[in-house]
Amino acid sequence: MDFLTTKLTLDTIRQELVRLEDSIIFALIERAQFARNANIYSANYFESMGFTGTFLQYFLHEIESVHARVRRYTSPDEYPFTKNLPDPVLPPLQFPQLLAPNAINVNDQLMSIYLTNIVPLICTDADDSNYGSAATKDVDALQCLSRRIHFGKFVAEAKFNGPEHDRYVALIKAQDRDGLMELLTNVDVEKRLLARLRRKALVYGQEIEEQDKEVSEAHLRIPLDVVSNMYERYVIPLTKEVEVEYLLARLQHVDKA
Ligand SMILES: O=C(O)C(=O)C[C@]1(C(=O)O)C=C[C@@H](O)C=C1
Repeated sequence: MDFLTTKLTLDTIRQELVRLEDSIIFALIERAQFARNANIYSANYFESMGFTGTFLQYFLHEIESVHARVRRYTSPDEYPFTKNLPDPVLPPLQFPQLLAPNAINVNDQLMSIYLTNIVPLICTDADDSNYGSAATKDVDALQCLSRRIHFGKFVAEAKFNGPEHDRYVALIKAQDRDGLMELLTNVDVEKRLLARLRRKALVYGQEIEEQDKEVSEAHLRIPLDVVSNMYERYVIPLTKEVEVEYLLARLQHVDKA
């Protein structure tokens, strides 16, 4: 990953978070062209085909198995949703030691939020039989969101090594979750991000044929506020949760910065 070979500063990490906003918006627009297809999320609907769980779980596990074989999940910015994945067939890559060792993975929470609070807002509540296509778009959207949220680890590491280092060390030693949450929160950055997302959703969501007409919500491929609301309610809080968990777990490595 190119991103991981550049020197990571809070600025370069934030630039990557901004770039990921585009991928996330486009992934949701892609998913929105298909109906919700609730059957793909219904446990055992496809039992007769020889697997248990939902079609999405089955599909994700198959995809993640291939990706695991080409060592996707050995990269510190990639986290799988499913378990019991095969070992890589490629020899290990030497990634720079950017993060303290940790086992944080919030993909179960992300999956539940995505299915309950995101898909129903962007898809029509219908079944168009495009199960494979819908699940493919789900996987793309989930992977982008997961990468963005787990970037919280890099953000936290950069903050830990920044000007507030001593305050972070004290809060980590005290295992002060609320104090860490307060210290890492930057209200201005969050406000700017939400305003930018609203503008992006407006521009990226337009049908190009409609350009001559006045831009209005009626012409958008996903409802205007879905993306900024999703970030405000779920994406930013989960990213912050990852940051806090990462910092709390950094206790053993606090003197090795
Ligand atoms: O940019 C940061 O400082 C972050 O910690 C990332 C992030 C985000 O999720 O976008 C989270 C917490 C801050 O309050 C601002 C933004």
